[in-house]
Amino acid sequence: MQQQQQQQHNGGDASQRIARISAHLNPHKLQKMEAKTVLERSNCRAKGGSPGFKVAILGASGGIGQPLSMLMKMNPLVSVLHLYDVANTPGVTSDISHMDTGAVVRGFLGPQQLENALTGMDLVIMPAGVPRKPGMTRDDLFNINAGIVKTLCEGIAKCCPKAIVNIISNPVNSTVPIAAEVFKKAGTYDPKRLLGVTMLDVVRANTFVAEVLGLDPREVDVPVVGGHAGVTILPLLSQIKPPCSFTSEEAAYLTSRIQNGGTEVVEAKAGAGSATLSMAYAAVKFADACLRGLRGDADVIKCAFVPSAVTELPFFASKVRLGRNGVEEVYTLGPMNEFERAGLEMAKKELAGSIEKGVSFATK
Ligand SMILES: NC(=O)c1ccc[n+]([C@@H]2O[C@H](COP(=O)([O-])OP(=O)(O)OC[C@H]3O[C@@H](n4cnc5c(N)ncnc54)[C@H](O)[C@@H]3O)[C@@H](O)[C@H]2O)c1
Ligand SMILES: O=C(O)C[C@H](O)C(=O)O
Repeated sequence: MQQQQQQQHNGGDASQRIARISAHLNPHKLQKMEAKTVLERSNCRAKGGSPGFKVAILGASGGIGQPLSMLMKMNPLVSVLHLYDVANTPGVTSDISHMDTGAVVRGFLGPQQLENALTGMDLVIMPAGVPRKPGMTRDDLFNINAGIVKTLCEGIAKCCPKAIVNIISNPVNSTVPIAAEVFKKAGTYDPKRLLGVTMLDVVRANTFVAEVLGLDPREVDVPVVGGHAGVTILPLLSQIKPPCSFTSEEAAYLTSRIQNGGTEVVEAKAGAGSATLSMAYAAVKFADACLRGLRGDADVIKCAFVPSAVTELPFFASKVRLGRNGVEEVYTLGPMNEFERAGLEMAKKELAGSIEKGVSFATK
């Protein structure tokens, strides 16, 4: 009796324990298991596992996905980390699972395992899809990435309709509207839970502005509004913290560098993809803010591309307050100078077309 109790405490006898661990890591075995069993397993903690949130990364084997998965495995707010991709998840999962941090990691490979990957998740981060090559715009990715985002969002609507969704896949200005339409069609749409990740624009803005001002980038906070492509990326330098003023040449230089930061990386990588490491850093900064909001922390404020009423457009990036339900408050743009007001008009014009393109793709 005592021996039986001890075995239960240890998670069953030795052969049961070994079978369970290898099933966790082997997606082919997982494929055969019932969704219910997977959910039950998701809910239990590996020995030493921390209490926290369940996070899925869709596109986990990619250039962004791998460092993002590694950094999320290091995040103390994460208890369960599901890594999904259509390629290479067994290797990435095996590798990351050896890190001695609290989160339990499980890998899921291919569409048959998408539902298991998503069931029970609190936060889904989506960097799935193709990246740019030199000479391409983000909109050139639409034809491939729109379908990928649509399918993954159908899975989210079915398996974790209450999850907070962070969309990284480009073109964000269109993929976020696609996600909204998929959720509306499924009857699960909650505008508070859908966020396009524009954090990299803020990260870049802080870095480039700090360089010009001779400051530590960690002391700088530049709001970046609008969207996530070319002129739709609108840094509000007049609202920088700490307050600083810029000459018109400085403002023009910085705005252009921030708007073209993605292209700068695409060209430097010369055909090998776009920003991955800085994006993984930015995605984790943003995901961590979402989790802190879910935990109930006060005053968690970040910029994101969200369903919005701050302009006449249905989606817009601006500062938002994150809380237990996702986006608790979308802030208005605040006072802008003439240069920024002109930028806003250009941004809105391009954004309107990109949003419409996403909506009509998802509703056709
Ligand atoms: N929002 C941003 O600020 C930002 C920044 C950088 C990159 N991006 C975008 O992120 C996306 C990914 O970039 P990357 O450099 O990681 O690309 P990548 O090609 O290195 O990785 C993409 C991953 O997605 C996977 N994938 C493809 N189809 C899938 C599907 N149906 N389901 C699940 N996974 C699938 C691939 O197998 C691959 O592992 C691109 O669209 C890129 O433009 C956005
Ligand atoms: O530029 C790209 O294509 C990737 C991403 O959107 C970025 O801003 O780095």
